[in-house]
Amino acid sequence: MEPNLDLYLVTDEPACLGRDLLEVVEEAVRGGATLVQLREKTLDTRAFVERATRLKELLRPYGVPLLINDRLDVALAVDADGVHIGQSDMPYARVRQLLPPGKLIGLSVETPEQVLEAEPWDLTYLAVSPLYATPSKTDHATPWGLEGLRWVRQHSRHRLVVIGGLNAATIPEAIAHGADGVAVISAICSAPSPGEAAQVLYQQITHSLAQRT
Ligand SMILES: Cc1ncc(COP(=O)(O)OP(=O)(O)O)c(N)n1
Ligand SMILES: Cc1ncsc1CCOP(=O)(O)O
Ligand SMILES: [Mg+2]
Repeated sequence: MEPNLDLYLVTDEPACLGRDLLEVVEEAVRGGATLVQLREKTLDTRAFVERATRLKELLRPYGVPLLINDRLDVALAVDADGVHIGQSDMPYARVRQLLPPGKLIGLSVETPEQVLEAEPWDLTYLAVSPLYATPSKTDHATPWGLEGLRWVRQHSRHRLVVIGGLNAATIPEAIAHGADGVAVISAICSAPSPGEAAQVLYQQITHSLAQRT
C-alpha cells in the first residue's frame, strides 16, 4: 500500500491550544489531511495506547492511515499502519524486522550521510527534517533549506515529505524543489479552524504538485 502523502498531519497536543486532539484530527481529515501521525512526547505508555486506539477507530471510516511516532510497541499494540522513526529512535533494520509485512516506515533524515544510508531501505518516505527552523520542535537539527531539499531530491529514490515551518507561504517552493508531500503541526493544529486550514493547504498542495508534472 502506498499512502497518499499530500497533506500529512503530525499531532501535537499543546499545539491544539486546549482543543480536543481527536476533534482537531477529525476536522483536519474532513478538510483533506491524507495521513496522520500520532506524536506523543509526554504520555505514559497506557495513555499513549489508549489514544492510539481511539485515533485508529476515528480514522478507519475515512480510510486515512495512522502512523505512530517513535514507538514500535504502541504501533504493534494497536495494529497501526506503521511507524515514523528518527535518527535517535529504534534503528530501521530492527523496526523492519519486527513489523508485520506491509506495514509502513517513515524515516527522518537530517544529514546527507543519512540520506545515502537509507537508499536500500524499504521506506514509505524520507522526511527532510526540518526544512525550516520551527518552534514546534525545539531540539531539531540544522534546517535543510531549499537547496538542501534539492540535494536530497537528486540523491534519493524515496518519496520525500518536508516538515518544519510549512504553511501556505512556504509550501509552493518546497514542492517546486522536490517535496512529494507536506507534514505540518502548527499550520493545522493551531489554526483558528483546523478543518478550513486543512482544506486550503490540501488545495494548495495538489495544485503545486500538478504544476510540477
Ligand atoms: C513526518 C515527520 N518528520 C520528522 C519527524 C521528526 O522525527 P524525530 O527526528 O524522531 O523527532 P521526534 O518527532 O520524535 O521528536 C516526525 N516526527 N515526523
Ligand atoms: C516533528 C517535527 N520534526 C521536524 S520539524 C517538526 C515540527 C513541525 O512543526 P510545524 O509544522 O509546526 O513547523
Ligand atoms: Mg522520533
